Amino acid sequence: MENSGDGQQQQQQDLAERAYLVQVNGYDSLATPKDLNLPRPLSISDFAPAPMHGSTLRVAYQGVPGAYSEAAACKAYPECEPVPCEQFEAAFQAVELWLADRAVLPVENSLGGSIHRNYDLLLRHRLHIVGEVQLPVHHCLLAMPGVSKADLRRVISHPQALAQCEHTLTRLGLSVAREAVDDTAGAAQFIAENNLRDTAAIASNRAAEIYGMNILANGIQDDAGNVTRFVMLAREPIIPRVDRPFKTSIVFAKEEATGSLFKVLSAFAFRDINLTKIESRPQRKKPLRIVDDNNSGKSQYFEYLFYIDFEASMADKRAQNALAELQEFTSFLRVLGSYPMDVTPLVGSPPL
Ligand SMILES: O=C(O)C(=O)C[C@]1(C(=O)O)C=C[C@@H](O)C=C1
Repeated sequence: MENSGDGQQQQQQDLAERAYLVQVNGYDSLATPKDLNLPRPLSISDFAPAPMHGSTLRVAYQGVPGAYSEAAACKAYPECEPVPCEQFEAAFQAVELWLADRAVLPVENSLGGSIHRNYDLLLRHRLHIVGEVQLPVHHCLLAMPGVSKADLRRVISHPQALAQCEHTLTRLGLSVAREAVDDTAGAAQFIAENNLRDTAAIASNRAAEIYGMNILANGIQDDAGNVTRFVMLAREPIIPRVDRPFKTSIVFAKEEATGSLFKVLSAFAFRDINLTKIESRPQRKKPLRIVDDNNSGKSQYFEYLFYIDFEASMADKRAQNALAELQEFTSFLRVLGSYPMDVTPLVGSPPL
């Protein structure tokens, strides 16, 4: 390809054009933009959805190596380069600023329910959901080598992990202080770096390997089938398809009229579209509504945003019609993404 006649002709033409540009700019020798230290002009490939960094997809996640979010990134994109970030906000920004191609975000857990803060983040940013991953989460109790359960005065971890192991910790006789930190693997790293001999971390067995810690107890989540669902985010939406199971996530504010939520839900029910999730969050900008009440003066209501996941692709006519109908009963509606469902069986997945 490189030495084809067409290629050579193109190269000569490029050189001639560059020589011309150099002349009109007042330079007397043939120079390339690199020689002149000029900024490289943007080309169409700079706007390609991904990947930006050679052929490796860079996936931003919150935490340090060994975090479950890193495992979720690798499950979704086995060849990716995971990019650790201090906060979720930083993971979003890494994608927005083209430092990463995707971000991975935990949104719900089979024991703890929805991760509300992350729903709020989805709305605050303009990224699109392009995939989902369900990850079996198998927690371990990690401590420095030589430390036993009797030495422990404190257990630290991500708040979700602490909540997922609450009863098991008590059953293990660990009625010690529990402290929340940014991520599970970060807890292990902190203990290892400071050689803390009275503190244990709840984290993955991969974190134990990375930070040279012992596993005092394995599988300490309160439910053996503990699963966290993550969504993958990108700058551009993917093109929805109908040849495989798709899910669509939306967020809306309903009209104030009586029965509008019922009407929204029936737009899906009448078209046989299954809803897999509905979540409400108070609207930050106008949390309260004050209305006249004929009987007792004024009443106050919270105002909500509703998040819905439904089992249909935006390429499916039924979904398009349902959303067209929804616009009648909503004051705000945004499609967060239409993406392939994670249908991989969870049973038998290796512990993380
Ligand atoms: O701290 C981590 O390792 C994470 O990836 C975060 C997180 C979460 O936010 O839910 C992910 C999976 C588990 O549910 C526990 C913690």
